[in-house]
Amino acid sequence: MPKPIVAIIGRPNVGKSTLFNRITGGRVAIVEDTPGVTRDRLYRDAEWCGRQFTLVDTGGIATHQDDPLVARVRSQAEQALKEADVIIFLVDSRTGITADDEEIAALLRRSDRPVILVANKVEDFSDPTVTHEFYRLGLGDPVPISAAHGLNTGDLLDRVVELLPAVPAGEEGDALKVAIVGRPNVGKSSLVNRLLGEERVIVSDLPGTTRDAVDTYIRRGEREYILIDTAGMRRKSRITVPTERYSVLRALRAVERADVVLVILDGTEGVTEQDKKIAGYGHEKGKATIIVVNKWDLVPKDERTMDHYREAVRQELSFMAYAPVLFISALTGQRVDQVLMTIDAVGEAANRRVATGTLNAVVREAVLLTPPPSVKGQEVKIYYATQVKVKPPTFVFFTNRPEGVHFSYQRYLENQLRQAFGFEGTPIRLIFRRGRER
Ligand SMILES: Nc1nc2c(ncn2[C@@H]2O[C@H](COP(=O)(O)OP(=O)(O)OP(=O)(O)O)[C@@H](O)[C@H]2O)c(=O)[nH]1
Ligand SMILES: Nc1nc2c(ncn2[C@@H]2O[C@H](COP(=O)(O)OP(=O)(O)OP(=O)(O)O)[C@@H](O)[C@H]2O)c(=O)[nH]1
Repeated sequence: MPKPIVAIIGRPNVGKSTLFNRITGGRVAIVEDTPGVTRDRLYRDAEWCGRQFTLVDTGGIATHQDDPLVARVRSQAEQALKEADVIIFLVDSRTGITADDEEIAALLRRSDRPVILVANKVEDFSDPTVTHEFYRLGLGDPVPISAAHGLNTGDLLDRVVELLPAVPAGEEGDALKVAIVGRPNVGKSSLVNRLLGEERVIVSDLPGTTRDAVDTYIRRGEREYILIDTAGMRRKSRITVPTERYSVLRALRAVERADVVLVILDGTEGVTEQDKKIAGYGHEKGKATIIVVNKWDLVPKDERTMDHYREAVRQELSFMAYAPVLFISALTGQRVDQVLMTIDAVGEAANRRVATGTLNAVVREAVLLTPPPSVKGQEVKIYYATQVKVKPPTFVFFTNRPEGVHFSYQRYLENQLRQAFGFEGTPIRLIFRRGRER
C-alpha cells in the first residue's frame, strides 16, 4: 500500500507552507508576506505517532498565472480532492471568512473526503470566540492553531491520524510494485484494465485523461502486485495544463517506488525521444524494466515486422539491452498473459543473490579467458568479487588498480555475469575497489 496523502488547501497567504514546513520538520522556507509566492516543493513525507503519510502543499501546485485567483484556488482544491485521503482546510482567524473561503468550503461540502477545518494565526487560545465565525462554513469544529509558533499543531495531527484509512492487514508486505509509464495515449490504462480483468479505470480517447497515478492491488495465485498507473508524461515545452506539473512529478515518484517498471510504447509509432527519457528514469534508478509494445493489433505486419521493431528498440534504447521486449494488444488481450509472467521473472532477477563461491568461479574464468588490458605498462589484476546488494544486483570487484579497469572491460565483465546468471530485465552495477589478493 502506498502512503496515504494529506493535502493542505486554502486561499493564498493563510499559512499553508508555514504549516507544511512545521509538520514535515523541513527548514522553514522563506515565506514572504506577498500572497501567491510560489514554492516548488509539493510533497514531503511525514510521520505522527508511528503513522506515515505524504503531505501535499497545494500552494505549490502550478496554475495559470493569468487565471483569476478564484479559479486558481479552485483548481488547486479540486486537484487535492482527487487524490487526498484527508484534507486540511486552512483559514485565517485574523481576516475571517472571505469569498474564496466560501467557495472552497462549498466544494468540500459536496465531496465525501474527510475534512479538518483549521483556523490559523490564532494568538490567544484562551479566547474561544476567535474561531466562532468559522462554524458558518458548515465543516464542523474549527481547530485553532498557530502554524508559525507550532501551537496546537499536535492536536491537529492527532485528528489527521484518526482520519487516515486503516492499513489493510498483510498489505504492507510482499506485493511487487509495478509502475506503468509511457507517453499519453499509449494504452497504460487499457493495459491495467486488462490485467485486472475488469473495467475499473476509466479509459478515454483523450490524451491525458488519466491524470493521477492510481494504485491497484491485485493477487494472482500466491503472488501479489500493486499496479501504479501513471498519467502520461508530456514533453516539458508542451506542459500547459496546470496539472501536468503534477503528472510528471507523480510519474517520477511512481518509478521511484516501483520494483518493476513497464515502459509502454505505441506500436504504431517508433521509439520517440520522450520514450527514451521515460525509459531512462528507470534505468538511472536501477529498476527492472520491461518494454511493452502495445497496439500491436493495429500494425500491418509480416513475419519480420516484430524483429525489425525489436531491433529499433535495441538501437534507440541501447543503454538497456537487458530489458525484455513484449508485443501486445491491450485491446484484444493478445499476449497480455506474458506481461505478468515477465514481471515475475524480472522481479526475481532483480532480487537474485549469487553465492560468493559461484560468483568467483565465473569471474576467475572470465579473467583467465580475457585478462584486463594493462595500463601504461602496468598489469591490472582482478582479485575477487562479491555481491553487496540486490535491486539492482550490485557487485564489488577488488583490484590493484580500480581506475585502470577500462569501461569496455567493465562491459565485458557485466556480459559474463549476465551469461552465467541471467539477470534478465534488471540493470546490474559493478563497482571497482582497491584490494589485495585473498
Ligand atoms: N501571526 C501568524 N502569522 C502566520 C502564521 N502562519 C503563517 N503566518 C504568516 O502568514 C504569511 C503567509 O504564510 P504562507 O505559509 O506563505 O502562506 P500560504 O498559504 O502558503 O501562501 P501562498 O504561497 O500564497 O499559497 C507569512 O507571512 C507567514 O509568516 C501564524 O500562525 N501566525
Ligand atoms: N487498437 C488498439 N487500441 C488501443 C490499445 N490499447 C489502447 N488503445 C486505445 O488507445 C487509446 C488510449 O488508451 P489509454 O489506455 O487511455 O491510454 P493511456 O496511456 O492510459 O493514456 P493517458 O491517460 O493519456 O496517459 C484508447 O482509445 C484505447 O482504446 C491496443 O492495444 N490496440
